[in-house]
Amino acid sequence: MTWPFIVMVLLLAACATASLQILSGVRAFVAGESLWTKGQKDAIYFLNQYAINGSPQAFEGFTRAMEIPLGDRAARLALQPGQVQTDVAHEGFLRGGNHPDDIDSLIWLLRYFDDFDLVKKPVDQWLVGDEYIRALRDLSHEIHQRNTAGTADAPTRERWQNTIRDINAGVTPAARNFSEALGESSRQIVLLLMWANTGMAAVLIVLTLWHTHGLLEQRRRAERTLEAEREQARTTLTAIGDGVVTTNTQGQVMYMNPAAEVLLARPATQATGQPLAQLLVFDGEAPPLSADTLVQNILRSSGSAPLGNVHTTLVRPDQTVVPVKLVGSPIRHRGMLTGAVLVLHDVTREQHYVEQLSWQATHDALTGLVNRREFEHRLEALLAQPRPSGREGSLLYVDMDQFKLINDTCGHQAGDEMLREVCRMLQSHLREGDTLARLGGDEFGILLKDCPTGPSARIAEQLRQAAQDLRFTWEGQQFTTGLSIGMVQLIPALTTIQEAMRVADMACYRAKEGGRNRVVIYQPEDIEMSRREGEMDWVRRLRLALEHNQFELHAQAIAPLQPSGETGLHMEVLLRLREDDGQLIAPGSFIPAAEHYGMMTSIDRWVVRHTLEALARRQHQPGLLPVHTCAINLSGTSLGDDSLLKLIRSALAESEVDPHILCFEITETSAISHLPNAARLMKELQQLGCRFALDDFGAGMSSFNYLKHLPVDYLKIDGSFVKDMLHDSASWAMVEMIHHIGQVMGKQTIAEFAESQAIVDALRDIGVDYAQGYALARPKPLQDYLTLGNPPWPGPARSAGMAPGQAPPHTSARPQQQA
Ligand SMILES: Nc1nc2c(ncn2[C@@H]2O[C@H](COP(=O)(O)OP(=O)(O)OP(=O)(O)O)[C@@H](O)[C@H]2O)c(=O)[nH]1
Repeated sequence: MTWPFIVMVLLLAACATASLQILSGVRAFVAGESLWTKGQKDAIYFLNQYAINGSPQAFEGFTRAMEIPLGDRAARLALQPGQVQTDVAHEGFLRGGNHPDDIDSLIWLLRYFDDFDLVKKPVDQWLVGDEYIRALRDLSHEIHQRNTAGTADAPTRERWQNTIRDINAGVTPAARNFSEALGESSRQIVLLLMWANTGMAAVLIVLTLWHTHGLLEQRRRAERTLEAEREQARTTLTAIGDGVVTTNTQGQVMYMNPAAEVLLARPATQATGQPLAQLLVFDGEAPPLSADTLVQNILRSSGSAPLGNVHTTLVRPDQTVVPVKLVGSPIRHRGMLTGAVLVLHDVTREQHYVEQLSWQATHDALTGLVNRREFEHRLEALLAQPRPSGREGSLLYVDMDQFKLINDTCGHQAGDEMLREVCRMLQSHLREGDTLARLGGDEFGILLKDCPTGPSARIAEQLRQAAQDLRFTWEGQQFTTGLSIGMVQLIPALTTIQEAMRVADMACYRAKEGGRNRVVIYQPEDIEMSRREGEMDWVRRLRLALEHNQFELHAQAIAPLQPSGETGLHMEVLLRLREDDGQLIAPGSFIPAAEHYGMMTSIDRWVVRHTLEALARRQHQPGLLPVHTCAINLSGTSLGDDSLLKLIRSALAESEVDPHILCFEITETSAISHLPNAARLMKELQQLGCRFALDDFGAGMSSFNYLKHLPVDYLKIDGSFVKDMLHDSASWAMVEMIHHIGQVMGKQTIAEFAESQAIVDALRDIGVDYAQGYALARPKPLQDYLTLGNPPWPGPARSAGMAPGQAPPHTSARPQQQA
């Protein structure tokens, strides 16, 4: 900014210095001319005296006077272009009586401006004068010779005086011309320099104004940009939904955006300058969280690393509370700490989602009853309680008879209404503390607490009777129903939910078999027997299968739904048991027994080992579709098995399979019931590069909060929601909400049971990242997948009539909200 001004001042100074130098030269020239004129006059006077009387004093005066014009002449001759001798010129001017300080300016002027008209003119006049001086000098030689020889007579002296008079008559106008020319030149030079300086000053003023204008324009532009940026920041801060509060280093509020005003229920004008601690009051923190410590922590946080996410609850001045997530960052200006910024995100909606999700995960949307999972959860709690004999509870497995009939004759809506009516009836006959759940379809489960066999049987009979008496009317048509009830007393011999449910189901089945509309009570002897029959047989078969490698690995592809750029095969490894007769058994049949008899770790190890062997075999084979993700299921008991970790490590090292392709799937419930072990195993395996997926997510949502502690990469949305999502608005909402929660927590979502293209389209529109199901790829032997050259799922086409990029089918595919 300043250098142009410096240059201008320097130019002005240079101009002034040059002017002064020239003026100094001119002044010296004028002084020299004056001396020259005086010398010339003195010389004429003394020579005339000498010519008259031959006095030596007169000759001496003449010689002295002549020194001045002769010295000046010698100096001028020494400055002739092409033969400059400055020391000779200096010496000449000294002889000419010039002041030593003036000589340099004089030399400079005559040397460099000799071609300049204003210098040339007086110099020409000087040359004329010098001719007379030369004549005077020649005459002085003659006079001196004759005077010394004593041969000068009167006529000679008369002639000399006449000659001197003639010279004087010639030199006087020459000297006047010299003086006038010099005077004229000096005046013109002064005028010229004045104009030059004025011109220069004018140019510099124009340049200064121009440059200043440029600077002002630049400043205005910077101000405009700054204002635009400020406006942009202000608009952004006004538009964003999160509250933003900035404080100074003392924790006093400096700024609040409109969202923060709403969140804290205070206008910014009132809050500005107030200590933050007066505005941010937190509820129920242990140890108490204070705004002051929060600000101090933020100010202490290193670099610009934000502090957070702190989940807390704000108490507003009107005592209403709002759950928030806090993120804080220090504000630095040129390295100096100037304050802190706090971003407050209102998590009411997320919490509401979670609550809704939890409710929906544990309840049946149609009837409002608890669902199968919650029922099993409560059953598990009941089984875990020590029960004194005679005060055991009972489990009733209830199935409506001929329910299909009403669906078929009057449609699903009528069926739904009848289901609701039966529920109301069942509920009205139960005691407080008993549990009624809808297990699915037209099946219900009932838990009767502290209810021995006799009373339980009586209640079951009452229910059956009440159902039989129920008259359901739909559009003028009347329907009746009955209940087939299987009852089992929850005696200590029953240890697992699976066992209890199975025997109750069997009792219900027997009721159906026995002609429907009846109660069948399962006897303890039956329980023992069935268990032995069922499970012991499985244990034997599983042992044999492990010994003889009768398990088979199948797989099912998981297709990306969004354009993520992910290539390669993403699949889940599935376990099957090949029976002696060639029949293929799905894991649902043998896993309960394997879990009960502690065989799951062996089975998991078998799966891990054989999967890695299969992956290793196909490595480096050209032309095959690379494996991006290979998901392997791990059971709850394996989560605490240190030897499994060792096995995975050594199998990975042996097979040289890239650990990054492995993704272990653990079910939400097993992860939560083995939380510390699960978290530890996950950490260890993640350090190797493996990923994790939480299977059947949404099924046990009561434990949603645990998700925060489980560092999983994928959430697999429970298939029961996906399967029904097109017909059941609650299932649709669950899928949507689980995906939303996944997004919020930075996890990708996989939907299981994508059984139709319409479901796939709906999942894609919701934004779900991956889907797995018959509509995309069926389970096949693992080997078949590993030899694929191309992805097994069809292209990204939508269902008929819908082009990619077309509006999402929410309005058509999304089921209507049920009451
Ligand atoms: N309206 C309605 N029907 C359902 C729902 N869930 C399942 N169903 C139907 O309920 C029926 C249950 O069938 P079943 O229990 O096998 O047959 P059922 O007619 O009761 O015969 P039995 O049990 O042998 O007496 C099926 O037709 C299902 O489609 C539902 O939420 N609403």
